[in-house]
Amino acid sequence: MMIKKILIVEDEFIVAHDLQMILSKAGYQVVGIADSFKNAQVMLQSQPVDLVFLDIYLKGRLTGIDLALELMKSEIPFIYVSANSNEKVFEAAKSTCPYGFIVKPYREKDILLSIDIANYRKENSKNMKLSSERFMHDFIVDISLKSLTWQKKILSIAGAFQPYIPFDFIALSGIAADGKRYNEIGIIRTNFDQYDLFTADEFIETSGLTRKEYNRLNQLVPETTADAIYTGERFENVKQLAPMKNLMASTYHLHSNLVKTFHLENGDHISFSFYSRTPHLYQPSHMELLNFLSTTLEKKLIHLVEMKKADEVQPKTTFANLHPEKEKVFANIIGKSTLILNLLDKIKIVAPTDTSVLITGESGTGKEEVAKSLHRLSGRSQKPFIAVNCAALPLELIESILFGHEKGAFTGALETRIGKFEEASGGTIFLDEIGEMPIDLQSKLLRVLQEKEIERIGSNQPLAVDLRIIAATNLDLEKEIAKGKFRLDLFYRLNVFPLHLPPLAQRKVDIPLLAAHFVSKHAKELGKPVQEIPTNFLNVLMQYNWPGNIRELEHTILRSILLSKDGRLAVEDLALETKGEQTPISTEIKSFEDNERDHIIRVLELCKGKVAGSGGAAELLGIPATTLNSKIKKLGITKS
Ligand SMILES: Nc1ncnc2c1ncn2[C@@H]1O[C@H](COP(=O)(O)OP(=O)(O)OP(=O)(O)O)[C@@H](O)[C@H]1O
Repeated sequence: MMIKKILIVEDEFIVAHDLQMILSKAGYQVVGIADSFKNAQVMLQSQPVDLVFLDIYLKGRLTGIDLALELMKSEIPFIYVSANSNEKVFEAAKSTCPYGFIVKPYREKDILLSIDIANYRKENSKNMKLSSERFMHDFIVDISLKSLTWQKKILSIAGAFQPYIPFDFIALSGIAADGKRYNEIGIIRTNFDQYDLFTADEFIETSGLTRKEYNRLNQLVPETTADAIYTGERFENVKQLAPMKNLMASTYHLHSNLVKTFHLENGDHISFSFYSRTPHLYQPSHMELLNFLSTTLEKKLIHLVEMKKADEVQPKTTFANLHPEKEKVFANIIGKSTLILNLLDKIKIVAPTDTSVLITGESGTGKEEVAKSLHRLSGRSQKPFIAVNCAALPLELIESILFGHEKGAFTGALETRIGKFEEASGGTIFLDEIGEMPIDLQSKLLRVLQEKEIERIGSNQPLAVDLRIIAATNLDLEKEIAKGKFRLDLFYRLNVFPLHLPPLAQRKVDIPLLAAHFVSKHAKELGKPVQEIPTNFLNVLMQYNWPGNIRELEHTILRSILLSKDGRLAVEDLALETKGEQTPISTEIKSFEDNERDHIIRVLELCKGKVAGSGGAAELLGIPATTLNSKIKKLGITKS
């Protein structure tokens, strides 16, 4: 549905009326002007609103950002219209995912353009919602037909939910028709598409409780099973009421929770309690997806319950690689740091849609690899993937290379040439270094995005093209806009689904995996077998700052293999300046638990998985092997 009814929330009378005039003249219906959070709330309750123009500073204590949080919950799109504010306020506003941001003084066309973009984004999120519903429905039906154990089935379903309803932990509980409670089950994420399933007994061991204490807590007040979302203060409150929730939250450092109960035909009730370490994560859209799937899930869960009843043996703890075929799609993206897993989840969501994606990140962080994965996971995978580096093309040729030209269009155009856009027809075009695209070409690119048509140079015949555009940049485009080098409208159009690649220095936990990957890749290619990566070699790699990111790591390893003698990698060949260099303080904010997990994994990797005994990880860490084992279990570390 297109945007029609607009609410203006603005405390400056003149600005509000100016906005109202612009909108009314363009045919939109302004349903009201509110000058405070409270007034806006009243107006929002009394009528449907498709879009809100929102000032940040309003009358009263509460700001536009507070209202934005409410609008997010009700899924009403909003665009900030604000004077240049300080960076902190700007960052807070950005975190509320606005549909646009207009800085005062604005021009009429900025306002109208922002509505066009909002329409596009609205349409896009509707398509995304439909595709997630379709995918999850088909997945649940498919998995129920496969001959797998109930544990594998439930883990597969949980894994499939991850991109749409992100979670770090799921507690599954059930009450049978006769009032008897099922044995609880927990599911925890340990890697991309890798989850551990454990029983109450195993949870008791991890949490350090006795069985008696656990039963007492469980009896006291059962886990709240009414459908609900608990974030922020609500989560803190419910933890006081439900001791089980409190225990889970403290054991796994969880900060938000969504509960959905399914009512089976046989009278049983099964609750899925999704938990996340990210505060304020769960939104009504997550619940909507579960509501949409409830009929399908209720039918399929009956079979799972029956399978489980027939097999009351202890479930096996780990199921790795639930979807090996999907793993293959990401085989080019090595890493299992939280930052990378979150990125892969996002790729999985956006890949099957036709949405344009803007990939940002420093040079050599893997932007092109991400673009290739997006293509491979899309319906266009059998069609071309054309990569164009906008910075590498000569200025005078860039237009003709992209759009093609007719014979005789300019001196030297001896014959008709099709451009990259036509070449990519049916598939994906990857525009690398988009920030370097000349400004006059940017408007032509906007036309490709909006109208899906191009014109060859020398022709005035528009040609329809069916392609997906993925762009990447290592520049800060917002700064380029301020300098007048990048078009704001193109930025908003491209930035519908941003993906950010962290620099390698922020995910050093991935270095051992990446190093192993590049050693095996290049040793084979060069025909120079390498026996192992020595610990001191890995240590130097871990200490270095990696300004050139993964590309630099790959080249460093390649050079070391070339210089290696008798299959031995030597620190001396690394030639990396780590002396006196401080390991940079990672800007990735990690929980204590994540840090502990990363540290243990690193030590285990150094000890080749050996836990106890001389040279084992426990010795290196200076703790008893039993303590380390229980930490490994608690933190969900698996051998892989
Ligand atoms: N996560 C990863 N796992 C394995 N290899 C990777 C990963 N990320 C990047 N690489 C490799 O590192 C090199 C650089 O990656 P890529 O070209 O995708 O970076 P980029 O961000 O597009 O760089 P630029 O901005 O300079 O174009 C490539 O050889 C790529 O295969």
